[in-house]
Amino acid sequence: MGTFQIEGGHKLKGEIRPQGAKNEALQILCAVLATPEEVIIENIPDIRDVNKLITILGNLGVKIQKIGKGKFAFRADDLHLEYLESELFKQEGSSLRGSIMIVGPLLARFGKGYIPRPGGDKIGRRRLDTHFEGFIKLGAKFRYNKEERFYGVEAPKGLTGTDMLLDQASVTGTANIVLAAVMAKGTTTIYNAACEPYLQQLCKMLNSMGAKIKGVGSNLLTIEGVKSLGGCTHRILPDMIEIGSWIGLAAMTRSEITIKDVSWENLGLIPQTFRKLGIKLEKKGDDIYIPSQDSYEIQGYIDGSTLTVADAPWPGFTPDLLSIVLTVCTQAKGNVLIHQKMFESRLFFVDKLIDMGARIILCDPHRATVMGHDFQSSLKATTMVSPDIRAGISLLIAALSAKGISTIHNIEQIDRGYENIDERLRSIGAKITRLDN
Ligand SMILES: CC(=O)N[C@H]1[C@@H](OP(=O)(O)OP(=O)(O)OC[C@H]2O[C@@H](n3ccc(=O)[nH]c3=O)[C@H](O)[C@@H]2O)O[C@H](CO)[C@@H](O)[C@@H]1O
Ligand SMILES: C=C(OP(=O)(O)O)C(=O)O
Repeated sequence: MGTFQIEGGHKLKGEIRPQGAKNEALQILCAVLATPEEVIIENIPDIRDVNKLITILGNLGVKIQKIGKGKFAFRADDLHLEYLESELFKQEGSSLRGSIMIVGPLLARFGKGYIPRPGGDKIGRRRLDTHFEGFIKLGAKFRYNKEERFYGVEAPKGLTGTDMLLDQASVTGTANIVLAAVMAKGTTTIYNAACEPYLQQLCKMLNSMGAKIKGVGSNLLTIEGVKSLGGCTHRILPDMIEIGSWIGLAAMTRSEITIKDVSWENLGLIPQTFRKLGIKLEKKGDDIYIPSQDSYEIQGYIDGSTLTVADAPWPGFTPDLLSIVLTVCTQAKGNVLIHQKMFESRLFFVDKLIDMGARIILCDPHRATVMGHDFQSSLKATTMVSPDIRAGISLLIAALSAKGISTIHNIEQIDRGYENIDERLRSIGAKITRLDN
């Protein structure tokens, strides 16, 4: 288990550039399997989950060439499909969530796709029904080995387009079904499709490879199947969750920070939600400038009632920023209700914030009320273990704001999604050390 030691209570200052988006990268990397031609991807973040998926692609026979920082060429023209039934794949595939999306393109191109129950954060039940119901609708046969928790789909005669209404707007589920449907015979419509920027980017990439997807950015996708796809060059957007994390960091440490090249038009409700907490954000070109603020006051509703911040499928507020919003509210002026609707176990980390002196009442596994200190009392340094990626970064932000030296164990969770985070934070003045275990 890796560990960070953090000396909190210092103001930070400077510029920080977001990495490429983790969740987009995972979709885009799976899409290289959709063509035997060369695909060049730029702005790939150097993070644990993405590197694990690149290893899986390599073991599957994809030819991979590093061209420069974050820029790789992939060619999936001679795959070793037998790897999919190996013990090695069972280990590697189950270690991250994003690997599930290799099934769609493999099913479309080779008539079969297998996957061990994927990993990712332990933040509650994370079912895969939406993915497999979609594949079955396209004509695939499904099998599940309960003992080994191994999923498979096969369609030796190919896939046929159809109309489907997803039971939920699943992000990776929609990506997986799109990746299969682009090469199905005839037309597929997917209603209640997820439409996060990650998916919009995937659809744009597939269209540049020759796919025919309409409705990109909406929850109704119409896909006219094509026989095959060609190569392309694709650039991954900046990571909106990292951008939200840096906004939270600036507010909690009362720092003046500029977040460079954020792609404002792809941030949805994120700036607006932080502004509701009283945090000042200025749009300067494509940067976000956050001035040093000694206090930020949560805005109530027009009728004076308490603000609720809740997650929802895009264009609603992303669940991946709720832990950070909650943490930032511990030093705000005023009260807020945080409602994490999607995941069942993502709020339990608040115990650590309570230990540090935050005023939080966990109402139930989905809801927490936070009564901010308005910096009248600072959080106290402590020792903690990072339970998941976003709780991990939230605790790191809390530690940077707290008085004294904190220790965070299990930082592999943070490294899953944040590139070289200690060095980048040090470059804006943070006192953070990575301890080798
Ligand atoms: C690798 C990747 O891209 N991971 C993201 C992806 O995970 P992933 O694609 O696994 O998440 P899903 O969108 O499938 O669902 C996430 C959770 O939300 C629930 N749910 C989903 C949709 C809905 O309309 N109602 C609802 O309650 C699901 O039951 C599930 O518990 O999307 C999640 C939701 O944005 C993000 O937290 C993850 O970071
Ligand atoms: C939940 C997340 O990731 P994953 O789906 O990879 O577990 C996340 O990025 O916040």
